[in-house]
Amino acid sequence: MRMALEEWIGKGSVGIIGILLGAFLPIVWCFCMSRRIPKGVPPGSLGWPILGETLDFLACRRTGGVASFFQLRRKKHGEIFKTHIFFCPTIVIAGPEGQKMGLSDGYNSVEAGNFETLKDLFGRNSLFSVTSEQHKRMKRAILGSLQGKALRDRVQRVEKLTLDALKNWEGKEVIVLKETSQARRELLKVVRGIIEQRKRSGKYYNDVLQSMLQIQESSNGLSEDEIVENIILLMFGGTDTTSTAITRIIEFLAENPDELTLLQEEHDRVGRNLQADQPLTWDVIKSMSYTYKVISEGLRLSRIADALPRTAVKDLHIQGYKIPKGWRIFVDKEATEFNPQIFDEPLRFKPSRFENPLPPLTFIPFGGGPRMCPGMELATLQIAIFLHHFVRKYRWRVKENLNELDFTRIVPQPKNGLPIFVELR
Ligand code: HEM
Repeated sequence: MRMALEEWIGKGSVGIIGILLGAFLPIVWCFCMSRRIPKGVPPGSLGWPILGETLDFLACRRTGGVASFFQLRRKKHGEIFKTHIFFCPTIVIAGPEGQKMGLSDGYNSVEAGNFETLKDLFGRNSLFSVTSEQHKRMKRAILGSLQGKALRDRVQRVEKLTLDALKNWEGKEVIVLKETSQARRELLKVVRGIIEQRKRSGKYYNDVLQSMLQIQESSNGLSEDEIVENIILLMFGGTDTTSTAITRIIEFLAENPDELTLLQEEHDRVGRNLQADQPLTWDVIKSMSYTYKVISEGLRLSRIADALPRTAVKDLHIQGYKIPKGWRIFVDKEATEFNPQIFDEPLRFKPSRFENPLPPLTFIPFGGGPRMCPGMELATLQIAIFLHHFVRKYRWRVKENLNELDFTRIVPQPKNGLPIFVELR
């Protein structure tokens, strides 16, 4: 047979055809496997062979972000639909039921989103990349120093850093986003120095690094790599998110003077009850009820994380549809947080909407379930302390607000960084 073939097309060509088939068949096989659509999956399109709808998805990052890609398909197919992005069949789910299924059932139904490039970026030994028991153990170590007493003990340090940063804003034009990110970067340099110094001195400190180092010493400990990669992840996770939230809240307050007045009244009241230069305490911060509504509404409108990725670890079912094991899931958070039936006039900055409790699982700015943001309390505390000093002492004018977000970044941010001019009030 081979002889006959060689005679028919020439000797060398058979080898070349063999190589081509060898290279091509696995691709065809992968393609066929990825296109085998199991029965009962939601409507939607898997797009082009191999690429799926990845190019459309990437193109949307230049315009309206992930949310605009989802919006278009939601209009066509409904709240739950299938697509194919980054070489993986994907189901997009939304609404309280979707958020419950995608986020809250421990590690039994869903796991992390499984993006290889992001794992490389954040570190394969970091909380972002690890799963189930390893994730649980690491998260416990990290949460121990970002919540509760450990956080309460750090209120004054956060306040001092905020006041030092704000001193540099007086009488100047500042690009809010740059300044808020810069403050965090300065903090990172300090942290790096602390690691070195701590290793040498052996002294005890009440912070994340210490709790990680302690867990490292215990039998169930974190390895050196895990500690380093998690510190980097926390730095990354806490930088653009908090600075973007503060920047956007300043923008929303500038556009809504009535809301700003209400916020200033609250902080003037709080300030009158404190002696001059008396530091804020945990209880005082927790009493700033309007501030927390402003923060919630700011986070809702900021769109810091429009969609949360997960992977189905078993076949799942939602609203009569099947999500097959191994398929990726995107919890479309934006669809719920901008749903006019849940948030009337969803594009308006309206902190008062948080006066009454919302239906469960309709507002999850920090995600949910085992992968919920461990920096939630720290971030809220930082923003509250910042707002207290900022709105109480200063007035500001936004120089030019293009109101446009740069969706090419992991956290969408104002394109111009929000330049403002700051003066004493
Ligand atoms: C306004 C500020 C912040 C917002 C809106 C925010 C939001 C989020 C969201 C939505 C997630 C994904 C949750 C999920 O998939 O269910 C997340 C995860 C995470 N965030 Fe934040 N975050 C903020 C601040 C911070 C800070 C200050 C830190 C660190 C100190 C931090 C560290 C992390 C880490 C490490 C994860 C991954 C958690 C895991 O995989 O278990 N974040 N954040």
